[in-house]
Amino acid sequence: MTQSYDPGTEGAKMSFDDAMSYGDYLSLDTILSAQHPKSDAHDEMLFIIQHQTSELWMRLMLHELDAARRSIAADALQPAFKMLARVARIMEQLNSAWDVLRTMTPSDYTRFRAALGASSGFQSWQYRLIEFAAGNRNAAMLKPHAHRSDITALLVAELARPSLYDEALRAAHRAGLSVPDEVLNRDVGAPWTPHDGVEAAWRQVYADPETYWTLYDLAEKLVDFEDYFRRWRFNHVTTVERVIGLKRGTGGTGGVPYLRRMLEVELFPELWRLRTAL
Ligand code: HEM
Ligand SMILES: N[C@@H](CC(=O)c1ccccc1NC=O)C(=O)O
Repeated sequence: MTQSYDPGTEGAKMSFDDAMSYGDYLSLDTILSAQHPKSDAHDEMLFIIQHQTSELWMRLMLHELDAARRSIAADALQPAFKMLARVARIMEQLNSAWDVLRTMTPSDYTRFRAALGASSGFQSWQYRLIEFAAGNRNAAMLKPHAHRSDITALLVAELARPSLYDEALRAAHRAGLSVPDEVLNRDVGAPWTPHDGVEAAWRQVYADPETYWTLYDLAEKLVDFEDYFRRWRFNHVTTVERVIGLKRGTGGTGGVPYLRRMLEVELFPELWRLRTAL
């Protein structure tokens, strides 16, 4: 029945000698020939594809975050909310992906870990760009990219732009909140330092959501973002402990202790602190 059925008889296009096909449009030859295991360990393919798919989702996140930030800067908050909602879904995707990687045991990983050399997710420039874009700015993280002037230029350009949080606070100021001048005029390339005046501004929003509904919505979108981000860090450190215990990382950090320290990073500290004071 289905074996002898030819969808071509109903009009399905079956010849692509002179037309763009699915594989052409998606550059599948490039993507599907980009897996180069360095060992004969069965699980190395899983490891490579897990990271490649994560990097693809990060590429989309950067695309959405960039557009969301531009919309916020132009006071077009509704389109920004739509993009930030998508970013949250992408992060859910990244968080769920750990379930696949968790099927790799320490015994499996040990078979190819040495082949990774000094390479590590620590050198993921897209991850660093996402952190910088959100507002977690640490110029020390530029160093592993010094050998790539093109990537260093991207990261340096990001540090010169106001972060997502900077733009949110500028928009909040334009909408009538009193955001301190020293925050509005800060050196945007520097790490964020928590400010009581910013907490007071957000507290005003949460104390009266009806009056500040759009800013309330914006603040909750940022909290969502950080919530998902924290879950990603937690899933990562837990998977790492499960797979390599307390061994040092290939990237040279202490491994789990370094990643635990990163769990303390706060992207939007005032949005969390105001909750205690409300
Ligand atoms: C078995 C799986 C994994 C292990 C054992 C592992 C291990 C580690 C370790 C030990 C570090 C600390 C840096 C170092 O010294 O190497 C690190 C950092 C990192 N890893 Fe992984 N990782 C794994 C999977 C992943 C996956 C799937 C991703 C997704 C892209 C990823 C992305 C990152 C990133 C972005 C960092 C830098 C984090 C930061 O600086 O805050 N890792 N990883
Ligand atoms: N840092 C890991 C190695 C590792 O996980 C890794 C190596 C190359 C490319 C991506 C990696 N993923 C996350 O760090 C380790 O110490 O085993």
